[in-house]
Amino acid sequence: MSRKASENVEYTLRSLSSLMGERRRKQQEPDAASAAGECSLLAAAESSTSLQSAGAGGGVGDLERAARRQFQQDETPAFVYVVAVFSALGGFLFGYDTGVVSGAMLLLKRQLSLDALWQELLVSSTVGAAAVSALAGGALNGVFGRRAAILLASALFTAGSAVLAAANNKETLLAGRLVVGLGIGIASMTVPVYIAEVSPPNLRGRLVTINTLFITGGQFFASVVDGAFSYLQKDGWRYMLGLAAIPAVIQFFGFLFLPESPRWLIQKGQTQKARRILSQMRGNQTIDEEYDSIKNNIEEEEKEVGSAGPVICRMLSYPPTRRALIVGCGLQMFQQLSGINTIMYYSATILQMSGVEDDRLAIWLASVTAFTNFIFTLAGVWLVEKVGRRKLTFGSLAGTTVALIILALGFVLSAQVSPRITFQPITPSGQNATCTSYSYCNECMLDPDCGFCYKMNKSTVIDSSCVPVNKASTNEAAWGRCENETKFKTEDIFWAYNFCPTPYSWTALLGLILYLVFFAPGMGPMPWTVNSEIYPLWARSTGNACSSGINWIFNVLVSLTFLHTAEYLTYYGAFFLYAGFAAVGLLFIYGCLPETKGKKLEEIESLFDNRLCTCGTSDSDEGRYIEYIRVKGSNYHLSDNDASDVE
Ligand SMILES: O[C@H]1[C@H](O)[C@@H](O)[C@H](O)[C@@H](O)[C@H]1O
Repeated sequence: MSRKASENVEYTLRSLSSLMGERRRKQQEPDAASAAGECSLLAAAESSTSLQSAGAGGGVGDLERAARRQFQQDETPAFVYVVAVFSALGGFLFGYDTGVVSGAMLLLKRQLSLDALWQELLVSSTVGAAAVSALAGGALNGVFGRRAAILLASALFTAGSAVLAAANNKETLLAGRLVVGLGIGIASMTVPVYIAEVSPPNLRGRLVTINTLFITGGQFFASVVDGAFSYLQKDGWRYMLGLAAIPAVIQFFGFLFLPESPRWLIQKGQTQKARRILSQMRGNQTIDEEYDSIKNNIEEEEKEVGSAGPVICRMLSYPPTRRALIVGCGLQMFQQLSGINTIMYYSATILQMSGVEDDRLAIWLASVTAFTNFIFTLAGVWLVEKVGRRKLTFGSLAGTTVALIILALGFVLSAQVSPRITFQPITPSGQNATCTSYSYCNECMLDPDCGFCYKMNKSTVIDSSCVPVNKASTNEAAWGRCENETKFKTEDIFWAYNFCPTPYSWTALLGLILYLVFFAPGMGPMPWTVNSEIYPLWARSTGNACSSGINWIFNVLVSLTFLHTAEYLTYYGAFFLYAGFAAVGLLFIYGCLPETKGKKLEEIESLFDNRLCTCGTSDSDEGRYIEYIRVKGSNYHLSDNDASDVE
């Protein structure tokens, strides 16, 4: 059946107002309803006859009910899930490669005698490279498509992991970490866009959020691998860093067989191929309406915004995309400013403060932290289509702010009861005497060069001193009673690096757990999910490149400055600062983040027609929606090609 013929048996029911092309009209006659946002339901049914008879016999109500029943029976083909999972392997590699390095570094620094500068270089080079390639990934996506970008990212992951596993010196390691970073940046901006573009609107939030689930899954898996290989003192790091090649190769070969995004293909004029892929992705559901809407949208956009000049300039001079860009970049910035990566990175320290003295146990417990992040991201996958993006992000950040305050208070209490230094050993000649000049443990703990050496009498700290840390291993002191780890442990002497023994450490532990419980379902995934849907097609790659770049830039800034911030402001000062940022983020989300749940990508642009920061003042979306039920006689089949589709 040709497309035109199928339109004859098409029944379209629109209630409240029409959907497509509506945005344009609204601009001329702005109305309050548009500010509140609209929610659409597109229902497609296989058989028109049953519906027509329902319509004839029972009126619109029956027809609606029949269409809805039919719609609910329509199944999303498994293919969409396969595509989403294969793409999300990019998220897994992002999480794995950023997470695994802390454990690998413990072994590497000993084996290759790395000084602090090289350690920092190896950790932050990846994040820096990710920032650069995320920004450059916009052009790559626009010109070569999403599939090519994902293939490139998995090739980079594979090559980088192989170089890291085989490295024999620090320079090669640096090269490997840079290559992996380039892969992370491209994957981080492309995967959410690709998943959003192939998903049906009712599942889009959930499928894109799966990518963040895979990021946190990768971080958790990395922490387990770190724990397991930490027993293999020689070359354990090769396995830790090289293992990433396995999912990277799987993704590369998988994507050789997976399709390009139909939206990108339509934009490039490859309409036949786009229809075929869209049809494959939607199974027994009609694709004509979706196809037409994407195509009309591209044409309208081109008329309105033009296609001359760099995309970023067009985005900035066109108010809806400028506003979307501010919202997208703001969300990514606040995600990082609320301190997630310092929490992840320093969780072992926080756990040690809570009384876990054994280093290895702390590493294993850090994987419990990563697991909490992972499990609660799963809650986000479930919640995103239930409560929507706006409420989920707002609630999550509100809880995160409270958790940060509790965490900071934990450090305040610990500092207040910080043990006094009672024993001042004589500094050997030629050694730095700064550590021995401190009077309290909390001063000692904030100096990265010093550690606290003490004994316990029941629950009281006695005979305590502050001495320089051994640069090669933070598990022991450079000299004195705590110099030899194996020896001092048999003598009931304790060594605390970066923490102080305190009875209030449970408050910090409570704060840490609450932080992850609140952060993971909302603030973790939503910045990625929302960014994948708020830009029109012509601006999508560039918008996501900018916002992902912002995410990586703030990631580097926050994690690199944490220790210095703690030195100047103390630990609790640093966490109060993050709580302050999070509170500003709350105002931003309340004012500026519209609800995108259930909308087609082509409708979302209209949410940014109004002045920025009016979301909180407009009516709630709840209970107001446009329902658009379309019933077709048949789906598009490959044989349906008609000449009008050939361009
Ligand atoms: O969304 C992710 C996730 O929350 C990760 O746990 C975090 O390490 C990343 O920086 C963030 O972008």
